[in-house]
Amino acid sequence: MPVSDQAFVTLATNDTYCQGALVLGQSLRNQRATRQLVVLITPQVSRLLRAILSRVFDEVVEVNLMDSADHVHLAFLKRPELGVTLTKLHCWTLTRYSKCVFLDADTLVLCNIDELFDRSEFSAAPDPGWPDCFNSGVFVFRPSLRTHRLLLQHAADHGSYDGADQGLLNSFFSSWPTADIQKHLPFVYNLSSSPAYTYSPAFRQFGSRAKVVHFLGPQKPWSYKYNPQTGSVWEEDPGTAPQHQLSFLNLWWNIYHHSVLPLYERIPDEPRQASPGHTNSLSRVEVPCANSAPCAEGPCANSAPCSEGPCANSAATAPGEPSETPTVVNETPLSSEAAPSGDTTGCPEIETPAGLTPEPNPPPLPPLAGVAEPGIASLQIIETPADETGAGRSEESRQRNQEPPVNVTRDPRPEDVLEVDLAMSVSEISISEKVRALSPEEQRRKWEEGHIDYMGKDAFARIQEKLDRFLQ
Ligand SMILES: O=c1ccn([C@@H]2O[C@H](COP(=O)(O)OP(=O)(O)O[C@H]3O[C@H](CO)[C@@H](O)[C@H](O)[C@H]3O)[C@@H](O)[C@H]2O)c(=O)[nH]1
Ligand SMILES: [Mn+2]
Repeated sequence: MPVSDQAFVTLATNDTYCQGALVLGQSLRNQRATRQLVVLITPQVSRLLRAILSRVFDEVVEVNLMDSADHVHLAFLKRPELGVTLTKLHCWTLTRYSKCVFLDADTLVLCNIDELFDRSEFSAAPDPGWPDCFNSGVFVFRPSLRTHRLLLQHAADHGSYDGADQGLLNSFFSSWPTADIQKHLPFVYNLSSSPAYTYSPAFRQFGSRAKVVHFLGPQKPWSYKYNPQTGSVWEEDPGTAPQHQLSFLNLWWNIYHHSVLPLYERIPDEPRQASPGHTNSLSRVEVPCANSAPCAEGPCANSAPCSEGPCANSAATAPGEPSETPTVVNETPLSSEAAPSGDTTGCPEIETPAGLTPEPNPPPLPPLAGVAEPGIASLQIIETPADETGAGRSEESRQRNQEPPVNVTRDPRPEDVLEVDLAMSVSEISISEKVRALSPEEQRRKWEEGHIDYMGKDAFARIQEKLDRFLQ
């Protein structure tokens, strides 16, 4: 029975992560998830991707981009782009749901995981790199504006020891390691596919029970190229990646190829027009025949989205709480023809060949000397309001923060256009991201629309410079 007051929630702050969100959403549909599917997006997401997301998700909710701009801690994590993951905290504002399960956009659901809703806040699985911390890619939470406020307060008071959401959430829910074993999700609900962390004998023993695979780390499934004829990703150094990792990557691409790409075909022309500041281009020869590629091992991950309609977006803000609820930007009833149907039963039997060799000994711990010690610092969260589409921060919020924004994100600067390029041929599909500077014409239009880049090219100092040059 569908449950309308509970939801699976994910986040995508740009068109690239949207590709992951689409595969995740489709994988939940394939596994007959009985809860609502919600994706949080930020203004940077193009109109085309919003339209496509609304074919898979019940709700596409626009929220403000939050960025820690905490480059010291992020440098320590070696992932400068992850400051934007603080946007995840907005999931607590989804108060029309009584309970939710958050899943990173780089996760893939292999089995029905509705039983996670029997758990309570805050439940998560251990992080493979430091199991006394939880990994924040999969967690059970209860939306509450109060918790949301406390989390932001915690960030402002104590900072995040990794500059991103996982450090913040671990220090906020600090009793997780010891208080209640019920709040420890089994590792199979957040199985890292990264070879760097794999305990191979355990993988061989338990890998077939995987329920959610998480492509954590800098290399994502969409960073690979895929051969639709063989149904497998192109390996840079063939034979080096562990077989189980390839199986998961192939499964991701199989869903992308069979269930996500066809959605691009059915979008009317209008959303294909560039949204403010952002476009999505399809440079393609022809979509390879959806039925020509052999199915990846495990269930052929193609089935029609559930037919239940979009979520009733009716729950009111809790009494006395500020109405900082996000905006629902797109709700289109799901189309039952969105994808071909397929087997949805059971978890896949992921290959765990007996011949797996143990991982080599890990390298010694890196010396800490010379690295800025993160310590405890307060965090100034830079928030880009959702109503300032593509325009960066408002003058008011800039003054409030009293420091220039630091461009530590992978998101484009306000004057840039982010393009996701889907290149397709019979034997290769690839997803690439490129940032293109706006043409003078586009820049003028943005200026006229009031999207002024006060901190960048339109800053007073830059204009002064131009004037000086002109007057010389
Ligand atoms: O530019 C970005 C970057 C991230 N995300 C979202 O944030 C999530 C986390 O980022 P990801 O690249 O998946 O991080 P991980 O490689 O999984 O790294 C770890 O560290 C992150 C920062 O603490 C945590 O958010 C993750 O859950 C944790 O697994 C993504 O899945 C997306 O949902 C975006 O929408 N846009
Ligand atoms: Mn992740």
